[in-house]
Amino acid sequence: MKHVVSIAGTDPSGGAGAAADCKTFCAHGCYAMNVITAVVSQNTQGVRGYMNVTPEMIASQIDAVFEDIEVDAVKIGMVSVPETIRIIAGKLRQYKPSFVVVDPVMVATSGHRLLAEEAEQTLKEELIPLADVLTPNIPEAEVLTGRHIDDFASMEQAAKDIAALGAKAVLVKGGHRVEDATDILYDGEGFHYFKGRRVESTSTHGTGCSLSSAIASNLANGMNLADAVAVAKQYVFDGISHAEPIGKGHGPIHHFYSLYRKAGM
Ligand SMILES: Nc1ncnc2c1ncn2[C@@H]1O[C@H](COP(=O)(O)OP(=O)(O)OP(=O)(O)O)[C@@H](O)[C@H]1O
Ligand SMILES: Cc1ncc(COP(=O)(O)O)c(N)n1
Repeated sequence: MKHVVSIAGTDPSGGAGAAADCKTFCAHGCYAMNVITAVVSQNTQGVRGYMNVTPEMIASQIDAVFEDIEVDAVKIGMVSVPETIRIIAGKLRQYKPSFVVVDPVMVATSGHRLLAEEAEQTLKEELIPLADVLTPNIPEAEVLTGRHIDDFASMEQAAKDIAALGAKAVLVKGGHRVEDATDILYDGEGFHYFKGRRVESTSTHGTGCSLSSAIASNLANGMNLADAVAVAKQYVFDGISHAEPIGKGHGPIHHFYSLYRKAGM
């Protein structure tokens, strides 16, 4: 069993952040671990507030994991402020995990900012260069590049520009496209298209968290990057398509659809 750790914020309603990451790791047969960066009060309807964990406490949690357990892959989500980013980047440089997947979470589906504006530059300088894969959605890719993105050509250009910041590969996600849900990967050499039909659904809370965690799990399990993304995208598609109606707002995906189906549940 491979060991995967998420470094992210919480979601007490279970759809996004650390909870989504853990469920996704488990659904992929991985041993799931959590380092918490921020305690977030949120549910399917929105974010009510959050409290950042101190850099010392984040460092201590990372040490507690790495000093005890072999880590096969790391997924990074909400990192809220410059101090949080700096401490995580320092620990990644110290422990050098095999795979680092960074989801540059900036704004929740509900519109609340989860990354302070003054942290955007630190993210670019400190964390993006350490990413084996960075997974921005279209609004995040726009912030990182300063470019407007409205078609495949501008998604490709953004992926290339972000790779120039130091990420080994960049997946610009198309969940915010109107026409379809095509994601585009730039792996430093060329582009891979992951075509996807758009499902009309409100069960999209935590799709980005789940996709990046599925990619981290697939990489830990030995897949190459293109396969890891393709299989992860299908996992999220199935999760949206078979979601339980949970909550009054944007509900979570079904993280265990395929396992439950196999078990006849
Ligand atoms: N309605 C949808 N139908 C099909 N696929 C979708 C839909 N919404 C998102 N996806 C897929 O889910 C994955 C996450 O994409 P998205 O652009 O929604 O990320 P995100 O905005 O970071 O997610 P989050 O909701 O966690 O913030 C991508 O593979 C995307 O193509
Ligand atoms: C702790 C945390 N991390 C990430 C998200 C983004 O997910 P979404 O955009 O689906 O709300 C979130 N809401 N909470």
